Amino acid sequence: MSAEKRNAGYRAAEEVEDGMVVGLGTGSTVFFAMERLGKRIAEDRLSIAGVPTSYQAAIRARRYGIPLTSLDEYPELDIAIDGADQVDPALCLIKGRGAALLREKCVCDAAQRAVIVVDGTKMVEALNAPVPVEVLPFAVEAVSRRLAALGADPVLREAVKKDGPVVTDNGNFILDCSFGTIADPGRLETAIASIPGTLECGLFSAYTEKITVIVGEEKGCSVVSLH
Ligand SMILES: O=C[C@H](O)[C@H](O)[C@H](O)COP(=O)(O)O
Repeated sequence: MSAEKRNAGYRAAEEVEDGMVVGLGTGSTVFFAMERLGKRIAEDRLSIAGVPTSYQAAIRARRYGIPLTSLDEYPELDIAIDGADQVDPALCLIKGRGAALLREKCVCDAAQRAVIVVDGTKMVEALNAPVPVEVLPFAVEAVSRRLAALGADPVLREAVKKDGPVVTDNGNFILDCSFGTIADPGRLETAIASIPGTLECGLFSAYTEKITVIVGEEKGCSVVSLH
């Protein structure tokens, strides 16, 4: 599995050109892209700046020697590199296993291009994984009821090395919402976004035109886009 991830990540790093400002996604696959970018900075004198989507991304980027900046400094980014949990044939995504979906969506929205790095297991015929929803703690019960009315069975995400709920980098909770097979991701995303107290959800259906998916294989990778 990690050979596939590495191949996808390394290939994505080749999409980055000198002088670019790069959105740095979160997760195990994008780490490989960061590792390769760090090498290009050290060996080829590539000059870039990265906007991290999480504390985890910032820590990794520093480790690999990638200079960091912010979305305030650069509200428009040249490219974003990120992972995904599921990708459908229309290039709609589910993201947020690592609870970084809110900043990831801000960065994806700000980027001219989004390069999504995955292994083949993430490519599905229809999205059906639980959709993470970032929720204001104050409104968690009310939002839960509204999500249930949309057909989900929301589960408050529990922390692993801490008692109680996961608290995101933005101080919020995550509700994991299973909707079964999602027939219309755009419609569901809009419905979730309309619930007060919802910050964002892990459905990414509005960026299909600017997304390139790099699917890592054991040897090499394949590239999928709508154009
Ligand atoms: O919140 C986490 C992100 O959306 C990740 O990009 C996504 O979960 C994929 O992570 P990984 O590459 O580790 O499977």
